Amino acid sequence: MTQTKVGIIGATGYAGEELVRILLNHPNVTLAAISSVSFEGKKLSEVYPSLYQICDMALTNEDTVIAQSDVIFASLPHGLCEALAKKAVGQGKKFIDLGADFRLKDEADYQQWYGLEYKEKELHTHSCYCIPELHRERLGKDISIIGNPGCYPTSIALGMAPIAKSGLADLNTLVIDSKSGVTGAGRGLSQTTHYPDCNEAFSPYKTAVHRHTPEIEQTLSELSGEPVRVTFVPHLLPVNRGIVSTMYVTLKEGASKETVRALYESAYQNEKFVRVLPDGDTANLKHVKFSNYCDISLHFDSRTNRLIVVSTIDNMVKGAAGQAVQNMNLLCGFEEDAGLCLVPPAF
Ligand SMILES: NC(=O)C1=CN([C@@H]2O[C@H](COP(=O)(O)OP(=O)(O)OC[C@H]3O[C@@H](n4cnc5c(N)ncnc54)[C@H](OP(=O)(O)O)[C@@H]3O)[C@@H](O)[C@H]2O)C=CC1
Ligand SMILES: CC(=O)N[C@@H](CCC(=O)OP(=O)(O)O)C(=O)O
Repeated sequence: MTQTKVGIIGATGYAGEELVRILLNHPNVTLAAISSVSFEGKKLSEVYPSLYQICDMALTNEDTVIAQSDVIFASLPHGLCEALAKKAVGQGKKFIDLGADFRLKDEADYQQWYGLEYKEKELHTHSCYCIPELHRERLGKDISIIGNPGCYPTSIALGMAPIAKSGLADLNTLVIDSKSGVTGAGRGLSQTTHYPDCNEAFSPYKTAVHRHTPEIEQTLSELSGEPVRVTFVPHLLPVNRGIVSTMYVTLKEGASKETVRALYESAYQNEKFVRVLPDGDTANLKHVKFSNYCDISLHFDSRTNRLIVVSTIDNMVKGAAGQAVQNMNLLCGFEEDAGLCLVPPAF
């Protein structure tokens, strides 16, 4: 079988390196080229010694990655991907952006939350925001660019989708309390991710002003068919990987514990990567680390008539590189789980 050539722009970042880890074991693809600005000419294994004798490929530049690959993953800071996607699509390639440049439908949201504009508006008509379990039918033949979802929004959308679609909860009462491991902040050094600052510390940040808010609201509004506004509070958790999102929403009349559980079980019964846990269990980030799974547990506060959903993912896998590979699999017609059968270690 012919192998599809894939390349990574920004392979030296955390999400880029995670893509390498997954793509090296993918049955349908060959890693053709990887790039970096700061480390161009060096081997990737010099930047990440865990890859010594596994991926000693030299880092090249963006244009070489585009020229040598059929599918290009870009894992870069926001604002750089429209220009790269234009070049890639112009050469007949497919482009998957792990950042936010193709996530938001409404340019006004991108302007407000990212302070940037869409310079290549036409490109957005060939792009698609895709959480595979919710949007895979969007990936028609006209789609050549994927806006890979953000890490927090992935955990939240999967955790809320069945109840949001059902109309059995008042989504405008939704409060989302999320915690992310420190790899979520990327490889660059900062005061908040400096070891003495984040170790043994725990605190919210960007309370109710995080840039993932419009992405979360976009998905929940589409699912429910009405405008949704949520309160979203992320926290920095002093672990390397993992996201726990705990979501609190008021149920409407007629939404019993049994009805809601049935909704979730039915929505995800054929979804390999979403596990609805049995009644009484609680989702834990330890059980999804290094894997593409999203675990969901359901809890009911009968005194306040609130549903509490806990959703956990590995921010680097289902929250970034794993979901990007799942999207490539759909775009290229591979088995959806190809390269993604990663069993989470028990400890
Ligand atoms: N970390 C996570 O959990 C998640 C990350 N993402 C997204 O993935 C993308 C990458 O994030 P992450 O890996 O965490 O970030 P990192 O900071 O770890 O890596 C950033 C990468 O971008 C490259 N880069 C930085 N500035 C430029 C520039 N001006 N031009 C070209 N390349 C540049 C760096 O390469 P070099 O310095 O070698 O040139 C590096 O490879 C972001 O869009 C992020 O939003 C999405 C979901 C989750
Ligand atoms: C812990 C931490 O800092 N997390 C990052 C979000 C993760 C991410 O990379 O999101 P994007 O893909 O939208 O950039 C943050 O809060 O900015």
